[in-house]
Amino acid sequence: MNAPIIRSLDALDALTDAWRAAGQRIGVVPTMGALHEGHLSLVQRAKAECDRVIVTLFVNPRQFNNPEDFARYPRTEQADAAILAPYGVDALFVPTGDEVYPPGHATTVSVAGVSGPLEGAHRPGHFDGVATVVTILFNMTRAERAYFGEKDWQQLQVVRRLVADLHLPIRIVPCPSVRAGDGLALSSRNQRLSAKGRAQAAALPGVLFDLAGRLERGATPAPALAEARARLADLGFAPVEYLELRDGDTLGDPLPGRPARLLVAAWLEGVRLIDNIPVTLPQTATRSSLGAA
Ligand SMILES: Nc1ncnc2c1ncn2[C@@H]1O[C@H](COP(=O)(O)OP(=O)(O)OP(=O)(O)O)[C@@H](O)[C@H]1O
Ligand SMILES: CC(C)(CO)[C@@H](O)C(=O)[O-]
Ligand code: BAL
Repeated sequence: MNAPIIRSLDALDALTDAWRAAGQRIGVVPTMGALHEGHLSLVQRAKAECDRVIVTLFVNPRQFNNPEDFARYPRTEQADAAILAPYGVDALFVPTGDEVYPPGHATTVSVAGVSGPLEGAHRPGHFDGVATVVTILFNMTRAERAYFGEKDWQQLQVVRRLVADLHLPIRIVPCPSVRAGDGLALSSRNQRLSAKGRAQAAALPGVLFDLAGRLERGATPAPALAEARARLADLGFAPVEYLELRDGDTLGDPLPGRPARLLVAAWLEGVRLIDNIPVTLPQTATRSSLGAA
């Protein structure tokens, strides 16, 4: 059965007030729509852990640094409602822009540090937009748990920092990246690739997994990363915005003995693809060997 589509906060409050009065745990899955199996994995996890699940669908203008990207972002509300039908979602919250940002809205939530590099450097203002809308959506839904995909690794770390720093009463649940059979992480923006581009795109996770293997076997990060960037360029990715080895939590320099992450953003056919995977660095890695990463 299709979940009820709720567009106003008043209507959402009427539902959630009743759920809370009945002592039910509410989970929220924030999305921008154009739903695929990646989103559905978050929904399934939320259903397994919560009594009530709200999926939010809002293409947040404040997190788009590029107006063309905002204009071209897929908007497929009817298809999204249909794809969710078998999953027993309790509400599909599709607020209007004015509902989220009422006239006169003047507040921005900004998370320092972890928002700075990588996505933050290449999409100025992006994480302020994400942190602001996520805070608003948490407050609107008053959910106890929120589900986020590891595909957007830096976003996940920004949201964790935000929740910890503001003592927000919500638990962030990270969910593993869902990949297509050829390894490409599912993403709404993938729909914009041609069939040829879509086939080429699988090289991105290929290079990432290869590189992780080399680093885990003791390759020195700086030259291995440079080589992998050049390989991506040879494979037709242009530009390769970043391919970096970072600390998994802070996104700062990788440190010996701490979980590290490889993160990439690269363009193909005018589509910006991102991905990331964990790397277990050898015990012998030193700060100076990693510092050059
Ligand atoms: N392949 C995936 N596996 C797991 N979670 C995912 C995947 N793709 C998206 N998500 C998660 O779904 C949530 C909503 O993401 P969003 O609506 O931006 O979809 P998207 O596919 O990431 O789109 P985009 O093209 O903007 O990257 C986020 O928490 C995101 O990390
Ligand atoms: C978390 C989110 C829904 C906020 O707009 C968005 O950044 C996304 O879809 O990952
Ligand atoms: N998937 C993260 C949201 C964005 O790219 O704007």
